[in-house]
Amino acid sequence: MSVLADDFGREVTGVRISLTDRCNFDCVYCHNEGLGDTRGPMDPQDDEMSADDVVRFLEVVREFGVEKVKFTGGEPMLRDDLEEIIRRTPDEMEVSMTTNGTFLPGRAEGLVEAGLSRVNVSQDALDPKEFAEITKSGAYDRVIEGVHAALDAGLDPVKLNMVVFEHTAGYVPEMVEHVAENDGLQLQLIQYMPELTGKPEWNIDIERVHGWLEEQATRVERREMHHRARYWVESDDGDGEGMVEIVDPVENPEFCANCHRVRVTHEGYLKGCLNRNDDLRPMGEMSRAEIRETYRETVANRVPFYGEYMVRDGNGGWEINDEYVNA
Ligand SMILES: Nc1nc2c(ncn2[C@@H]2O[C@H](COP(=O)(O)OP(=O)(O)OP(=O)(O)O)[C@@H](O)[C@H]2O)c(=O)[nH]1
Ligand SMILES: C[S@@+](CC[C@H](N)C(=O)[O-])C[C@H]1O[C@@H](n2cnc3c(N)ncnc32)[C@H](O)[C@@H]1O
Ligand code: SF4
Ligand code: SF4
Repeated sequence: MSVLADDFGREVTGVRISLTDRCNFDCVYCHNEGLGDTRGPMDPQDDEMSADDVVRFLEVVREFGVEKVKFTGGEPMLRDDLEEIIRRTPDEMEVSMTTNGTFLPGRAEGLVEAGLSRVNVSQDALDPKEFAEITKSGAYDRVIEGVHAALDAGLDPVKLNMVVFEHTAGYVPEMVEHVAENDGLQLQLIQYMPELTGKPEWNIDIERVHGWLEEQATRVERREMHHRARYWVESDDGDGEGMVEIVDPVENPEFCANCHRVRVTHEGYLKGCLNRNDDLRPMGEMSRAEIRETYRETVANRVPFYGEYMVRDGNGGWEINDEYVNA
């Protein structure tokens, strides 16, 4: 079977699976992958997809040429069967995970053995006090240990995720220097998404961060995925270099036009877009044939979230819809 594409020409080559909505942190900005408040780690978990459900889904999408899977949550490492899920993921797929890092010490090596290729660890600050205020947790030292455990286990790169909003914007330069000085680390600056948190006043203008990085960078590239900008920045002493990527989806039609992933909620609903909950399709306990059909429907119904701002340019590309620019 060939790779499926939606009506906007976007082929689906990746899936992003939330394995749980439980979490041991309570970050002040958390969007929980578009599903609202997180539950505590000890709350009931009988609505989560089983390992069998996750693996069956992955085997089906692999038939459609899906190459990559990202495991996320909630905190995906609260799943005791995470290693099993990764081990049973089809061999041809690249497996990555986004985690708060707390549980990496003691488990990072096992995850690599199971087949994990990459990890993103959320680290919004280098200062334990600030970190505790943002995450509502005192586990800063544990997260740093987790980052080291990931590097020691051979995960490469280890990306540090930092949400840029009112509480963190001032710390961007020191985080950039931190990854420039330390081999194996990269920085992913994530634009704060106010739609899902109800705190628009925390927003900052991400263009200012782009502008500052352009001045610092020796090299700038665009990644294929979402056309995200990547800046290479030297350390202050000139001995090191770090890569800084900006994830800026908010009101960004170019980002949506280059979106090649579908998502799966922890209960096993397929959805075409992080920001949309009006196209949820259950597929958790379905047969392979039913999952194939559900996947086809989800892809066929995908719409760029900021797509109303876009029109075809007549050459197979996209341009901003004047109607909206002038509105
Ligand atoms: N709106 C929107 N936000 C996204 C999308 N992809 C990533 N993000 C945001 O970026 C955050 C971090 O994503 P990660 O899971 O760490 O990273 P990733 O996007 O998979 O990127 P890589 O690991 O670098 O391949 C997500 O939780 C979202 O806030 C997307 O397709 N749409
Ligand atoms: C929802 S978390 C799930 C994985 C894991 N618990 C973690 O924190 O890395 C995935 C990513 O989303 C980011 N994130 C959460 N809420 C956000 C928001 N309102 N705006 C932008 N990014 C957000 C987090 O910083 C994290 O890097
Ligand atoms: S660690 Fe991740 S899932 Fe948990 S509250 Fe923070 S951002 Fe949300
Ligand atoms: S369509 Fe846009 S907002 Fe939705 S998941 Fe893709 S990039 Fe994100």
